[in-house]
Amino acid sequence: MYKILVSDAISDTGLTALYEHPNFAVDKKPGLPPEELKGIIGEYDALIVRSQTQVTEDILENADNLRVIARAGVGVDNIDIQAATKKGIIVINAPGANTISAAELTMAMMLSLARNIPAAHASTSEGKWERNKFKGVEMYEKTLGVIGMGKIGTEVANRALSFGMNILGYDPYLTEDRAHQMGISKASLDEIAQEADFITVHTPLIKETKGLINDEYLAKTKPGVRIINCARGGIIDENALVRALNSGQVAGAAIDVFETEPASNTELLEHPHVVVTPHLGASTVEAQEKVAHEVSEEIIDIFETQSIRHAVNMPQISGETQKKLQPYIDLAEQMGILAIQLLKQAPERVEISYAGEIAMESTDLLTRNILKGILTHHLGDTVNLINAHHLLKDQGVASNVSKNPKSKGFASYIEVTLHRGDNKANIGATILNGYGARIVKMNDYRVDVRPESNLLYIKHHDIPGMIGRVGSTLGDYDINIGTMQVGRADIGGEAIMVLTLDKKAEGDVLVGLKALKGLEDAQYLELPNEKVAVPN
Ligand SMILES: NC(=O)C1=CN([C@@H]2O[C@H](COP(=O)(O)OP(=O)(O)OC[C@H]3O[C@@H](n4cnc5c(N)ncnc54)[C@H](O)[C@@H]3O)[C@@H](O)[C@H]2O)C=CC1
Ligand SMILES: O=C(O)CCC(=O)C(=O)O
Repeated sequence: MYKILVSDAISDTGLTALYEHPNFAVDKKPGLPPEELKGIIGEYDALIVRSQTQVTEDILENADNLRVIARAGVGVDNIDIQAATKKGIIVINAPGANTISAAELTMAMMLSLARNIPAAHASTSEGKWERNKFKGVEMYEKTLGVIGMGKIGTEVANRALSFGMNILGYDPYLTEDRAHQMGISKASLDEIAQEADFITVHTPLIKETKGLINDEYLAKTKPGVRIINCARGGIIDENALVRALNSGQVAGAAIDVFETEPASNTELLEHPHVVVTPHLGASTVEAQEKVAHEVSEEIIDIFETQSIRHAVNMPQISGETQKKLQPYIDLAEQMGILAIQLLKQAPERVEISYAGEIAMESTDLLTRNILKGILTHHLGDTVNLINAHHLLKDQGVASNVSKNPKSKGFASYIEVTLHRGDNKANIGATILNGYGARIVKMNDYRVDVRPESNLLYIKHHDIPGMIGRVGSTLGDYDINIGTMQVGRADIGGEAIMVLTLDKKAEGDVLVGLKALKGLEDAQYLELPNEKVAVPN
C-alpha cells in the first residue's frame, strides 16, 4: 500500500482516482506547519501540494521513502527541486490544467484595472454614488504587452485580441511565424516598455525573470501604463512598483501573486490604484479538479507502471521518441552494469557515445540509464534515473557524451568507456533488427554476445587448446555453456573469450580457470535477471 500525503487544500473530486484505488491510502492534512510536516514526511511515498506548502531541503532530509512530489498546478518554485533530485525524488506538475483559469483571472484583473471595478464596488457598497471618481479607460485599440508567451500568455493574448487590443508578445521562444499566425507582433522588452498601455507577465519565476520589471524598466515604460501580474511574485519588484505608482508613471497595477505570501507589503496592498487578490489564478472549481485529477492519475501510473509524463526533474520526451528509445533503455543500463564490473574499480571518467540513428534522438534518458547501471555497483539502491547525473558529479566523476549521426556499421550504436588512471573498460552495443540486444564490443575486441544474466569474460593468450581447457573446467563445476565468443588482436597474441553460462561462475570456478595455462584473467559478469530480456 502506497501512502500519499496531501498537505494543501486539494479538490476531493480530483483525488477520486487515488481514494478509490486499492493500492493507495491518502492522508489529507492541509496547512501542516513545516516542523510537523518534517516529522511525518518519512512515512509517505508521495506528497501532493499546491503553492502553500514549502517543500524545503530541511523537510526533505526526513523524506526517506518519498518517491514523488506532485505539484497540483504549474509553478514549482515552492519545491526545492535540487534537493528532491539529489534524493532521487521525482517532481511532477500539472501543466495546462489551470491555464484557462489563470488566463481568465488575468482578463478579469485587466478589466478591473481599466474600469476601477474593485474601488467602485467598495465605494458604492458603502452607500456612495461617485460616478465621476471612477472614470476608466477602454481596452479597445490599446496595446497590450505580454511578457511570456507560453500557455497562459497565449490564452491571454487570444482573449485580448477579441477585445480589439494590439498585442506585443515577448518570449525567447516566440518566432515571427507563430506571432504572425496568432495575429500579434513579436517585440522586445524595450519595445513593450515604449508602446504598451497594459503589460502582463506570464513567465515562471527563475533567475532570469526575478526583478524583470524593476525601477530601470519602469522608467522606460509609457507614462500611465497599467501592469498585471498573475504569474509569480518577484517577477515585478514590489517596491519599484510602489515608487512608480506613487510618481504616476504607472497608473495602476493588478496583482495576484506576491514576493512573500500571504502578502504583507502594505504600501502595495493599500495603494489606491492597486487591485489585489490572494493568489487566485487557479482557484476555480474546474482548475482545481483538473490539477488534482492529473496528478492523481500520474501518481498511480508512476507507482503501478513506472510511466512518468510530467516530471520537472527528468527529461521530457515525446511518445514517438519514447517508442524509438524503448528497446535501448534496458540495454543502456546493462551496459553500465557490465562496464563497471569490467573496470573492477570506481571510474574517474565516463565517456558515452551514440552513433547512427540513435544519435539523432534525445538520448538523455539512455545516458541516465547507463549512469544508473554504473553507479548502482558502488552506491546501491539510492541511485535512480532522477539523481544519476547528480550522484556522478557528487562522486567527482567527469563525464562526456558525444553524438555522431554517422553509422558505425550498425543502424544505431552505443559505446560506454570507463577510465581510471591507465585502466579502461569499454562496452559497445546495439539492437539488431529481429534479433534484439547485442554486445558487439568488449574492451576494444569485437564480439557478438546477447546480454544474459551470467557472463564470463576471459583474457588469455591465443594458443591451441584454450577453448577446450576452459570448457572442461566449467564442466568440472557443472556449469553449462550457452554461447561462446572468441576475439583476438593478432594470431598468437592477446585474446578474449566471452561466454554466456546457465549459472553463476564465482569463487573456486574462477580460481580454477585462472590456474589454466595461457589464461590471464577470468571475470564473472552478472546482469540482474529482471534487466535481461527473455532470449529470443
Ligand atoms: N496565479 C496563479 O494562480 C497561477 C500562476 N501561474 C504561473 O504562470 C506562469 C506561466 O505559466 P504557463 O503559461 O503555464 O507556463 P509556460 O511554461 O507554458 O510558459 C512560460 C513561458 O515563459 C517564457 N519565458 C521564460 N523566461 C522568459 C523571459 N526571461 N522572458 C520572457 N519569457 C520567458 C517561456 O519561454 C515560456 O514560453 C508560471 O509562473 C506559473 O507558475 C500558473 C497558473 C496559475
Ligand atoms: O495552486 C494554486 O492555487 C496556485 C496555482 C499556481 O500558482 C500555479 O499553478 O503555478
